[in-house]
Amino acid sequence: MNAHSSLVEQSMPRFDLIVIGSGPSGRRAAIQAAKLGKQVLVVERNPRVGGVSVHTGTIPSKALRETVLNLTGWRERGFYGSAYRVKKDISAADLWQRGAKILEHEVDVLEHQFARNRVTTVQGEARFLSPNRIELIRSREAEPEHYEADFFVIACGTRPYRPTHVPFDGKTVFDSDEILKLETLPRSLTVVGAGVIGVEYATIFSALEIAVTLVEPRASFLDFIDRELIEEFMHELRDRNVSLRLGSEVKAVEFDGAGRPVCRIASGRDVTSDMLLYAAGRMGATEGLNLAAAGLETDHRGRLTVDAKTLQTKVPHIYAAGDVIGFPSLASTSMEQGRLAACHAFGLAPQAAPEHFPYGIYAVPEMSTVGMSEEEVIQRKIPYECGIARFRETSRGHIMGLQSGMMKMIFSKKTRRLLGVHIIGEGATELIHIGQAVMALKGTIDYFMESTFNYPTLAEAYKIASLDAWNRAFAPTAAAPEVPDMPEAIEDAA
Ligand SMILES: Cc1cc2nc3c(=O)[nH]c(=O)nc-3n(C[C@H](O)[C@H](O)[C@H](O)COP(=O)(O)OP(=O)(O)OC[C@H]3O[C@@H](n4cnc5c(N)ncnc54)[C@H](O)[C@@H]3O)c2cc1C
Ligand SMILES: NC(=O)c1ccc[n+]([C@@H]2O[C@H](COP(=O)([O-])OP(=O)(O)OC[C@H]3O[C@@H](n4cnc5c(N)ncnc54)[C@H](O)[C@@H]3O)[C@@H](O)[C@H]2O)c1
Repeated sequence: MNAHSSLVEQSMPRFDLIVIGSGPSGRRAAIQAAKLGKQVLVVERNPRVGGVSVHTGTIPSKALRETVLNLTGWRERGFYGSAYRVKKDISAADLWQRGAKILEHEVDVLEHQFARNRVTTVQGEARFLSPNRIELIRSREAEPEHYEADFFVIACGTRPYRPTHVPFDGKTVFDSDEILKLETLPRSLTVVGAGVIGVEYATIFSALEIAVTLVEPRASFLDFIDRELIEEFMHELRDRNVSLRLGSEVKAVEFDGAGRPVCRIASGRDVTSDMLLYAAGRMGATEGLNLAAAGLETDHRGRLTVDAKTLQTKVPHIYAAGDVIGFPSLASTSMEQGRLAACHAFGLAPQAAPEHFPYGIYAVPEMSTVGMSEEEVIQRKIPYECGIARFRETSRGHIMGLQSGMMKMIFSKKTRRLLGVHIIGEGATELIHIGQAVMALKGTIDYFMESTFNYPTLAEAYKIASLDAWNRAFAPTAAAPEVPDMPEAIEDAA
């Protein structure tokens, strides 16, 4: 080592933890470590913190959904008819206004959170030089800066999968990041890929009365959701003229003579539309990280493998969290992974992540699910019973003018425990947490029979669905008693 390099070594900033990426997992890891009194550096290549979640994913897509539902008057149409509108001519600019304000607020909250917790943030692209050292490139002109740390959390997230046979131009053929820059609204839209992103955007644009075709190569979609819920969902989509083309493999995307994208389907039944959104999954954003220098490699989709409990990669002081480690790839679960990684690194025994986490799909209508689906219960050979409630059976549903919406609950016949809750319709992503809490606390059908719920609420659906299950499987053979007598009746039946 020459004199110059030893000087550089001495002056090189060293942190307890360096986090690469400021999305949900990076942010939680950084704040958790800072709360433990550690010196933390967060490296983010974008000018503003927040990650995919704040800038191109969760928040903008949910802001768009809310804007569409509000401006179209969607939620009020049950009462005022399908012609009801809050704003008549909705432009692309109308759609992004609300999102821009929300984004500002979200970034502001994050920046403040980092500052308050004394987390150092720096803008630039991080790249490993060795297992304990990164290089930071702020711009092409700037000299690279070097930083060292005892621990690292790779929280670099993902980017859209963009195969070469798709002519992305950001004008008529978009990926799911670019769609947020849409300048005009199309009359027709093809969405390729019926994953969560495809389904959310397809139904949001369909609520704007854009003719949507959803193309999916597999014979089914959203396979992790209970099939009865998906059937209900498909029924609603058909009612709205969303064309669902399952089992349709996309061979190529080309332009016709008028410059409209044509989706060439293997079966020969092509789809032409004004615009096309390609949403066939995402890739780990690991290509620029020079992971080989850290002793790491990725799978074919750029993802890292970690120990599921500790979030450590095969290099023990380097952790990875969030979408870069794959399923479930949610902002919610990413945050928890970041926290667990930081706790493990600094010797704080973290509680294991709860067995059940909810999944919320913000389509129109929204869906949410926690625990086992009916298919899973059957596969595991658990004796079970289901209860169903329709939102239109609840007083709150009447007041809101709801014409659809359903909750399905699954109980073990042996232990009476709640095994799964599956909801489609207004408020599904909020309502699910009641089921999640009962499941986490190992609650049974009795909880729903004995507890008093606010009235009128959509949560009443929990009572109705439980009663439905109880009547089928748990009630004495005599006619089921009135609701207030139910607790004693349950005790007798047990
Ligand atoms: C359209 C869409 C809608 C979604 N909706 C939901 C939803 O409703 N609910 C939900 O729970 N989840 C949703 N998700 C998923 C959610 O956004 C992700 O799970 C979450 O953002 C993953 O967080 P992360 O910590 O992995 O980092 P990300 O949010 O992916 O951020 C990673 C950050 O790392 C930075 N980075 C990458 N490489 C480097 C580098 N070399 N140097 C410096 N910085 C780097 C990137 O610039 C980026 O800012 C959605 C995703 C998409 C795309
Ligand atoms: N509400 C939410 O929580 C939410 C919302 C959006 C995204 N996300 C997360 O973001 C991640 C990425 O979502 P996604 O929808 O891009 O990915 P995905 O992997 O969920 O779905 C991709 C879909 O594209 C299909 N597909 C794959 N290859 C194809 C091809 N060559 N041509 C056509 N279709 C093809 C797949 O069969 C699948 O249905 C998900 O893991 C999800 O968890 C979550």
